[in-house]
Amino acid sequence: MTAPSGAEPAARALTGADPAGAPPGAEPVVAPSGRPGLARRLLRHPLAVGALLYLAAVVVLAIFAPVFAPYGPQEADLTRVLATPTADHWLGTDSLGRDIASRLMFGARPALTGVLVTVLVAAVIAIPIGLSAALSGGADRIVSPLVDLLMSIPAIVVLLMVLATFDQELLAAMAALGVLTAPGLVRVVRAAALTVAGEPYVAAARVYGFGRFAIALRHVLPRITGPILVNLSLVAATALLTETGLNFLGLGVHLPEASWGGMVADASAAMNQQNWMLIPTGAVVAGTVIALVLLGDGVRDATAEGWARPATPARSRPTRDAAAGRARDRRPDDAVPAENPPILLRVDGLTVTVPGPGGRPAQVIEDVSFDLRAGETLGIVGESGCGKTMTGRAVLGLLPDGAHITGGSIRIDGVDATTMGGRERAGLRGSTIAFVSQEPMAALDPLFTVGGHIAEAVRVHTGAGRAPARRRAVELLGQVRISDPERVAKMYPHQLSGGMAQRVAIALALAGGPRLLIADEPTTALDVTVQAEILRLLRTLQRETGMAILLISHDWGAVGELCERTLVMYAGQVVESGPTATIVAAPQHPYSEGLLAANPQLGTPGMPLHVMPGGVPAPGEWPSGCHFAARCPYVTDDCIAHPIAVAGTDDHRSRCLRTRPTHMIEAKP
Ligand SMILES: Nc1ncnc2c1ncn2[C@@H]1O[C@H](COP(=O)(O)OP(=O)(O)OP(=O)(O)O)[C@@H](O)[C@H]1O
Repeated sequence: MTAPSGAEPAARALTGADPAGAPPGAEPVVAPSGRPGLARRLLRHPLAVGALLYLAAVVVLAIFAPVFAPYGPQEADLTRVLATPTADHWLGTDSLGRDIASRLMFGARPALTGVLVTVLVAAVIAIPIGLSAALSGGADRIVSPLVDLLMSIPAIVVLLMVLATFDQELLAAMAALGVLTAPGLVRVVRAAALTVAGEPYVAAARVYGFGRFAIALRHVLPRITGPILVNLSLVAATALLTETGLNFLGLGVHLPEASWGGMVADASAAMNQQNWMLIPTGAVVAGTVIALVLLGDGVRDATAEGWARPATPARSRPTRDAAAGRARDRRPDDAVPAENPPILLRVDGLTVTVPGPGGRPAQVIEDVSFDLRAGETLGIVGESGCGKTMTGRAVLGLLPDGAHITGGSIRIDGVDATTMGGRERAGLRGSTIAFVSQEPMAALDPLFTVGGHIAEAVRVHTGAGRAPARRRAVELLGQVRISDPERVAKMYPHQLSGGMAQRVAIALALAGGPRLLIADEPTTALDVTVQAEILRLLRTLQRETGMAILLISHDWGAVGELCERTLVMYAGQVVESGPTATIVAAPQHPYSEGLLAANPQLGTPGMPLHVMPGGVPAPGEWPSGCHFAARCPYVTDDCIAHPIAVAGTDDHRSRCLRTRPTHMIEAKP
C-alpha cells in the first residue's frame, strides 16, 4: 500500500512525542514494599489474638487431656461430692465427686470433634456450590431455589431423626448439622463471589484464557475468605451450642463419658444444693463460643487488610497542548507486514444485538466487515458509543450479558468462531487472541505478585512447571522493557505506576504467545509521555513477535503511530476503511473528515477546533438511511432514502454517496 504524497506528513503530524528512533524507554522501578502476611496482620487485632490463644489452649488441653488432667474423667470420690474449688480440685467436684477440671478437659474432645465435623461438612458442600452458582448462570438456576428449599427444613427434627437412626451417634448428628447449615453458607459464598466476579481483574482473567475452575480457585476464593471465615466461625459456634444442647438432653455422648452439655445438665440438676458447678461449665461453653466469633471477625479483618488496594497516586491526563506538541518520525520498516501474509482474522457482516428500551432488540454493531492479516496493525477509531469495543469483544468472544451475534461471521485462521463451543472459544483467548485494556491496574489481581500473575498465565497456556513459568514471567517482563524484571516480579499491582502496570498487562497478554493482540484504548489512562512509550513498545513487540494488533482508540495520534490501516466506525457501522495515511490525508467520509478536523493534533495554533454538531444516535434510534445524515454538512435526500452500502477500491472504501457517481448500492467485498 502506498500512501499518496502528503499523506505521510499528515499521518506523522498525528504521531508520538519522543525523539525519532529513540530506543524504547525502560520503565523505572520503585522500591517494593513488603505486604505483611495474614499471621502478622492478625496480630494487630488484640481481641482475635486473645480468642486464638484461648481456643489454642482448649485444643491443647483436649488433645493432651490424659497428660494434663489430674484425675480420670470417671474417677469418682463419693466423700467429696459437689465441692467448691480446692488445691486438689481447682474447679471443684460434681455430684459424684468427679474432678470438674479434668472432666472439662475430656469433655472438650467430643465438643471440638463435633464442631470440626460440622464445619468441614458445611464448607466442603457450600464453598464449591456457592462458587459455581456465582460463576455459572446455569448452576445458579438450580442452586438458588434448592437453597431456599433446604433452608426451610427444621434442623432439630432432622437431628433427632439422625440420632434415632444412628443409635445416638453424635458425629452423625453433627455431620447432618453441617449439611443443614450448608445452604446458608452457600448463599454467603454466592453473594460474596458474585461481587468479586464483577471485578475487572476477574473479567480480565477470562480474557487471558483462564478456565472457570482456575478463576474460582485463584482469583475469587482468596478474595472471599473473609466472609467465609466469619460464617464458618458462626457455624462453629452454632455447632458447639447444638452439641452442648444435645448432650444436655442426654442425647449424643453416652454416660458416664464426659461432655460439656452433660456437665451443664449435672450442674443444673444440682443447682438447689450447690450452684458453683454452673460457673466453670457454663463459662467454658460461653467462652468458646465467644472466642470462635471473635477469631472469625479478626481473620476477616486481617484478610480484608491484605487485599485492600492502597490509593494509587493520581495520574496526569493528557492535555491538548502536550498532545499537539508531539512530533516523531515513523520508521519505514515499522509495523509493515511481509508481502501478503495470510488472513488471520476475517470479520464479515458482523451484527450484534442487545435488548433495547422496552426489551426490543437493538443493533449495536451492524454489518461490520474487515480483514486483518498476520502481523498487520489495524486501528478502529470513532467517537464514544460507535461500537469499537463491542467489535473487539465480539472477536474475543466475550460479549456482555444480553448481547448476541445476530449476523455475520468471525473467521479466525479460516474457522468461524461464532459456531465454536464456549470451551473451544475460551481456548483461543490468551493463546491466539490476547487483550489489553485501558485499565491495566484494575485488571491485575491485587492478591498476586506481578511475577506470580504472569507465571500463572504461562502455566495455563503452556503447561510449564512452576520454576520455568516463573523464569518465563521474568523474561516477559524484560521483553516489555521493564528494568530489573526480577525485582518487579516480586511486586504487587498497587506498587506499580500506570505505565508499569500497562507494561505488566502487556507481558501478561504475551504469556500465551498470541498471534493477535486486541488493545482497547491502551493509552487512554496514561499521561502523554507514557502514552508514547506504550505505543512504541507495542510497535516494537509487533515487530519482534510478528503478532497482529487491533488497536481500538478514539485517538488519531495513537492510530497514526501504530496502525497501517484504519477502520472509522460511526453508530455501529464501518463508514470508511483504508490505509491510515490515506484516510488522514484525504478522508472520503464526512464523518472521518469531521473527526480529523476535530483532532487537536491537526489544529492550527490560535484557531478554534472544528466541532461536529450533534451526537452519535443511540442503538435502536439509527435512521434507515445514512447513520451520519443528521450531522452531515453534505446530506442530500438520497442519503436518508436508502441504506448506504460500502463502496470504493480494494484498498480504500467508504459508506458515502459522495464518493461515487450514483447512490446505487455496490456489492460488499
Ligand atoms: N452491555 C451492553 N448492553 C447494551 N448496550 C450496550 C452494552 N455495552 C455497550 N452498549 C452499547 O453499544 C454501543 C457501542 O458501545 P461500545 O462500547 O462498543 O462503543 P465504543 O465505540 O467502544 O465507545 P467507548 O469508546 O466509549 O468504549 C453503545 O451505544 C453502548 O451504549
